[in-house]
Amino acid sequence: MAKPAPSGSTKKAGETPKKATKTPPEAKVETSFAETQGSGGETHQVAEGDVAVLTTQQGVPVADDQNSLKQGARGPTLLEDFHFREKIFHFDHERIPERVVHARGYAAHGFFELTDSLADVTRADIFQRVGERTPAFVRFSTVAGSKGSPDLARDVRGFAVKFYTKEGNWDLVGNNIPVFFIQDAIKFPDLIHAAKPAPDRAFPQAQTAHDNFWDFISLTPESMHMIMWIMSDRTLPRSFRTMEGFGVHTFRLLDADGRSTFVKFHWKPKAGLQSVVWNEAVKINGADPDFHRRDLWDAINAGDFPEWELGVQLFDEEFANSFDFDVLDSTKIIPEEILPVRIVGRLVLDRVVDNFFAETEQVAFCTQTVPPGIDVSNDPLLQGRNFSYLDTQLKRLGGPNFTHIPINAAKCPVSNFQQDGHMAMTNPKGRANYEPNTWGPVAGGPREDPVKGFRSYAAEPDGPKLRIRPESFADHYSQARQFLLSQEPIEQKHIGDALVFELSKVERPDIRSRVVSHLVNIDADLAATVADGLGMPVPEAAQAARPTNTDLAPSAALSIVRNGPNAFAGRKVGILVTDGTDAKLFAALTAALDAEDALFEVVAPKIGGATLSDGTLLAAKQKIDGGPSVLFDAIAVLPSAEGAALLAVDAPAKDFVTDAFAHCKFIGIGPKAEPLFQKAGLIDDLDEGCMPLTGAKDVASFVEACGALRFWPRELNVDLDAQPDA
Ligand code: HEM
Repeated sequence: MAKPAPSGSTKKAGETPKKATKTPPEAKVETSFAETQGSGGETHQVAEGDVAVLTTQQGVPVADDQNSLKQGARGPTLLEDFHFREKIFHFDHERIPERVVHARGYAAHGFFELTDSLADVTRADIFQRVGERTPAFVRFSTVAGSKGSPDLARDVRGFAVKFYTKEGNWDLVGNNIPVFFIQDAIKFPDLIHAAKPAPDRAFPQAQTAHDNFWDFISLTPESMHMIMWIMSDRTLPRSFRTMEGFGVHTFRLLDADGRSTFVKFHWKPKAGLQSVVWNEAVKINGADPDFHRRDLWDAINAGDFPEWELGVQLFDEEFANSFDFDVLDSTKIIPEEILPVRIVGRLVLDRVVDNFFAETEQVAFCTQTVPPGIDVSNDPLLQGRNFSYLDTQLKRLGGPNFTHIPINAAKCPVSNFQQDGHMAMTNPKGRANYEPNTWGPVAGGPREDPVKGFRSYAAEPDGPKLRIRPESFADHYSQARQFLLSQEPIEQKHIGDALVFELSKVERPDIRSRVVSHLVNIDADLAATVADGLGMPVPEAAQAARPTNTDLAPSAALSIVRNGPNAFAGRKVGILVTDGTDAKLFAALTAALDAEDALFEVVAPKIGGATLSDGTLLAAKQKIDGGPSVLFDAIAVLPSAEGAALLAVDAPAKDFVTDAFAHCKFIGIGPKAEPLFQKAGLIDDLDEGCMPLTGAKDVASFVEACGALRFWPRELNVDLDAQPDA
């Protein structure tokens, strides 16, 4: 039997010497328990005062959590040790299956506030009273990667919102892209199999740059519109806070008389659309694979609450029939210029989760979780989703009672006769567990409400039972072209670069060629650029089910650059300092950033910080090789003369400036920084995006310039593909 822990060297917490540098609040450790050392030297922390006593899951207090029960000090562990067995048994079962798609996600709590009533078109309670707030929970995700994959994979982002309305939960399970790859849910398993790692070799992880994906795509022309979106910078968001969200499908709003209005849902970020560039994304994935989740966590904890506007496009059957395409086809949008987005509310995320697993992992969304007043349409992709989510959650969460898990439970009264099953928490009370019954108005339990209850839209049947794709779904290229031509030149270039990158990873030339044959139907210039980038001739155009309509007007709403931020607020400068950095200049810069509600992190050769010119010790957030410039939106380089000489021979310091330059970031250059730029080979290339920082006036111009997303004119000088003779 293990001996009770001897009272060896008892050390009260709080006796540890205080650190010299500032410690973030979450890192402050307060303990009020005594520590003792056991006979084998192990640490025992003993509860006293207000400290909770450790117990088993059955509530039995635990005397020793460091040693299992043994027959003799060196003998075998005994089966009798229920505490040991319970602890290991529970640990063994900690993992549940990860989501089959969207496995990597991050979530936060907040609220939706109605700013414009939709009472004229829907009875949905959430859309009735202006100013009313509805609690919400939002999970952002990537699609293809597994739970541990990096945040900056080139991928669609999930944007799933659960509204806890007074008449039941509403899940708006959207993405950051308003269209999808396929038109019919029966193709979803094929799409996802093709996108995920190949089944024999189990790579590549969280990437579409491989043969299987592009093979499937090349044989699925309906995906071409989506391909333009995923090859654009939309799939490289700077932050969850800076991306749009879309419900994708056409849904229905229903009024009290059952009249239907079609609706498409849009989320518009208050921070403006912002993305990173591909080379930067690749490096962020190494430097901080948690870049997006950290950003959301930090922003909310700092009180900089992310916000989106909810917009709706409302239309009727007649308007729907006015298009050449079908509003039930999820590969199509209705351009905002044709049908403006009406803003009806705002979503604010103001609270991080208490526990990642309990909330973010266990949350379960479903497209058909809709309250009275909202209904689905016949979109065949949506119809399939309505089945798929509940089915997968039955397995993922282990039974039919996942609606009892607090994150999934409605916040309005829930009353029915469903009972039992794994982990049942809310079985009906009393004798009645069926209806109709005659146990009286209270003991008999709940009854139907024909007025308030959910009613489906009374849609007319559409014809004979058929396994067929409607002809109205056959235009695969027109909107792909419209998207491409709606982009600014720099954005079009990025689409071409991304296609060349991805297809260069495809080993089979016939697959590359088949993809380019579709691009010919979208835009001859794009096809020529990509073919040239791949070193192949432009193939014949793919056989098109419908000729491309080249008359669609470009839509400004589709460009990130045109819908970017208008100030630097909420973004971050990496300030590189050394011993001897000019204290006044540093103070002027940080004051200007504070005034702008922008953020900064101090990067220094040592994590202990740097001693500024006035003798103050400035704590560093990052050591130079752990805080590369890809983690920041702009950089300021403020070394002393001696510091600059040291940085000039330091590889991470040189990368700090060359990467920022290559990624078209604004660069503030302190008066003594020249040797670093010299050694990094940039001194002759410095442009208007590289701004001298000498005093308050320069600082103001620098912070103002940073308000733009990037200094794009530089890209032509830093990209081999863009050189005229390349
Ligand atoms: C417009 C097309 C689609 C969009 C916008 C979309 C969006 C999403 C989102 C945002 C999630 C993550 C939910 C979360 O954070 O927990 C998700 C998960 C999932 N989606 Fe989709 N999806 C689409 C198409 C489909 C289709 C066609 C299917 C199947 C027929 C499907 C099946 C699933 C499954 C099985 C999950 C995992 C759910 C879970 O384990 O809880 N999705 N989808």
